[in-house]
Parts: sequence; C-alpha cells; structure tokens
Amino acid sequence: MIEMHDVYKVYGNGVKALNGINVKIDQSEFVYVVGPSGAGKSTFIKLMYREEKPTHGVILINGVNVKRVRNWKIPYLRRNIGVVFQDYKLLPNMTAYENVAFAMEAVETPHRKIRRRVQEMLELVGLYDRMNALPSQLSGGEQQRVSIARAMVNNPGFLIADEPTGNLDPENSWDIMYLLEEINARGTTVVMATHNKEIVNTMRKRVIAVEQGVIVRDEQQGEYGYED
Ligand SMILES: Nc1ncnc2c1ncn2[C@@H]1O[C@H](COP(=O)(O)OP(=O)(O)OP(=O)(O)O)[C@@H](O)[C@H]1O
Repeated sequence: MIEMHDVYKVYGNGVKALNGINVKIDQSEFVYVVGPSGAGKSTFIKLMYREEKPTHGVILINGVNVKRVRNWKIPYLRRNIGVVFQDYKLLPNMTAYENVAFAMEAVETPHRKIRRRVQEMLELVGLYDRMNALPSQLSGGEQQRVSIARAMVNNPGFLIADEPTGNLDPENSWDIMYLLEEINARGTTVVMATHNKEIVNTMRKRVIAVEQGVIVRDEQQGEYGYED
C-alpha cells in the first residue's frame, strides 16, 4: 500500500509543487493521475519512488517511511517499485536483453536466474525475438515495452509510470495499456500519470486529479475531465 499523509513539496527555487496531499493506494489498484500541465503529477509520483523527498509530511510504502530509508537501502526499496518514463530511458549501447538484465544485476542476482527471468519478461512484452536489438533498432512502442520488461524484472509490487504513452501513436499506446492491464491483473499496483483522455475514459479505473498541488478529485471508474 502507498500512503501519503499531509505531504508538501517545495522545490529549491521556491516552487510549491504539492500543497497537502492525503491519499491511500491499495495493493493491486490501477490508478490514473491526471491534471493540467504543471499541476504536480510528476512530483506526486516521484515522491513514491523517492526520486524526490517531501518537504513535509509522511510517505509510507507498505508501512515503511520512505523519508527515513537510508541511502544504501534505496536500491532495495526501488526493487519493489518499477518505474516507466515517457522517453523510455534505455541505455543506448546495450541490447534489449542487456537493458533488462542490468536492472537485475544492480541488485546482485545469480547469472542463471537472471537469464531465465529476463527471457520471461521479454516474452511477456512480446519481444523475445528482438532481445539482441539495440534501442536505436527498435520502434518507440518496442522501446517502451523493453522499459516495461526492465521495470517488472524484479517482480515489484508497484509499477509507477509517468506518461508512458506520451511519445506513442494511438495503436502503440493501446498495446502499452493492455500490457499494463495484464501486469495489474497479475497483482502489481499500477500508478500512471497521463494526459491521454481517450485511454482514461475508455479504461475506467480510479482517477486522481491534481491541480495546483492538491487532489481535487478522486473517483473509482473516473473520467479524464479535461479538454486537452
Ligand atoms: N526539479 C524541479 N525544480 C524546481 N521546480 C520544479 C522541479 N520539478 C518540477 N518543478 C515545478 O513544480 C511544479 C509541478 O511540476 P510537475 O512536473 O510535478 O507537474 P506535472 O503535473 O507533472 O506537469 P506536466 O503535466 O507538464 O508534466 C511546476 O511548477 C514545475 O515547474
């Protein structure tokens, strides 16, 4: 479970990105985070994987206070939280296989286990036959699928995605969404910030709307609710 209690985030330049967030996200939920540009969506989800720390308030991931986690323990926290970005963030000189394997090597896993698990993940995302391709040899949709395989390789309880379809055409976007739905059906909590109205309105999951750093709407089977 992800819990935020009275969370504020003020950046170094004085920008108040979050202004008192209270929220609970249960295991196995699928949640969209929506809102206008600059509303605080990315900041909200960056706090979940400790890319940023709250200025005030408490964030608990499965009961663990994220702010108190010591630096050397962060890789172990992150092992339980897969992250997917709009621009994929794959390492350009590594193959699809190596990009996924790297996420496991970072947490010291035996070699044979790595091979089996990486192949399993590439199969899940439909790219088993492209495992030796470099990111530059893959389409945007394929690169995003590699990044999802990488995010899932340590079998995390949470998958956090910041506009994962932002650079993709509708067909590739839907492929990514079906994959996230499948991952969620297997028990992983999915939290996804998005500007994609069609996807939110079609898939009908929980929708949390953020405006000027506060939650203005939190609905089960919610709608996108904005015009862009
Ligand atoms: N590292 C940073 N340093 C200073 N200010 C920041 C930083 N990151 C974000 N901000 C500011 O905090 C506010 C919230 O930004 P955030 O990226 O969380 O919004 P967002 O809802 O994700 O926007 P978008 O939909 O455009 O991605 C904005 O005013 C932004 O300029």
